[in-house]
Amino acid sequence: MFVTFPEPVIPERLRLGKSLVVAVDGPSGSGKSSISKAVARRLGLAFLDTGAMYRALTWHCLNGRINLENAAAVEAAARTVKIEQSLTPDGDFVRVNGINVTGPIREPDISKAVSAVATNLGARRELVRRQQEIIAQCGSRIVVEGRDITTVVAPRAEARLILTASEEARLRRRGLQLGGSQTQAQLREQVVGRDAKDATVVDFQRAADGVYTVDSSELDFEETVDAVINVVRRSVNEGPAA
Ligand SMILES: Nc1ncnc2c1ncn2[C@@H]1O[C@H](COP(=O)(O)OP(=O)(O)OP(=O)(O)O)[C@@H](O)[C@H]1O
Ligand SMILES: Nc1ccn([C@H]2C[C@H](O)[C@@H](COP(=O)(O)O)O2)c(=O)n1
Repeated sequence: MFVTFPEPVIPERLRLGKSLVVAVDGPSGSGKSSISKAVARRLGLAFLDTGAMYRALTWHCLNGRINLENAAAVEAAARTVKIEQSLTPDGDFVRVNGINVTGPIREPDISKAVSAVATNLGARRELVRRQQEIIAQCGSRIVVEGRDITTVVAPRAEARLILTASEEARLRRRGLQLGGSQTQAQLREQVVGRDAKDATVVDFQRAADGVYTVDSSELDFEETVDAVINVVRRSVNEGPAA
């Protein structure tokens, strides 16, 4: 993979071969996935969607009739399931034990069930372990997005930020993304309801010490990408947030 940093964003010490992990957390619908992909493209970095791993495990459990309330069974499934996914910002595939689940893991039934898996601490431990392995395999040159990346998965990342937006903006954007197929109540449950459940095990609403915040409520897509790139530049040049 060629790395072509737009000058003078990244200084010499972080050029080709040097670690550049960009950790992005935030609530549902804040733009983590789409913005992080665009940032990875601009910086020539790999890209990891960790939410897709929780979704893939959820699909696997439902497909195998594993009761999501059975914590030990879900944890065991996390340890044995084979999850393959694209690690570039331009690829988009997820396979579970060789089955293409790219589309199915985005369906509302998975969005509804995924918090039961994401709040299973044993399953989280295994997925975090895999995520750290992937980061290392990518030579620590990657944008990683999720809910616990800045705090648990990559607390020493060169750049760490929370990407957030108002509830109103997130609901509106998710509604547009799903092409108006969901009622307002369904959208609210998938965005706000899911965040409330997930927040019982990870804090992705508040920036931890040293973590920057980008609020995109009043920014369009490109302005948000620029704001995140600025945070990367600032982190690399000046260090963590004060
Ligand atoms: N600043 C922005 N202005 C307008 N639309 C945006 C902006 N940021 C993101 N979007 C759009 O909002 C929608 C939701 O973004 P995305 O799926 O990346 O959110 P997410 O945080 O990854 O959500 P989830 O965690 O639920 O998967 C997408 O259609 C994306 O293109
Ligand atoms: N690092 C992560 C990533 C995701 N989750 C949870 C939160 C969501 O309920 C679910 C799917 O994530 P999404 O695709 O909507 O970003 O997985 C988490 O707990 N930790």
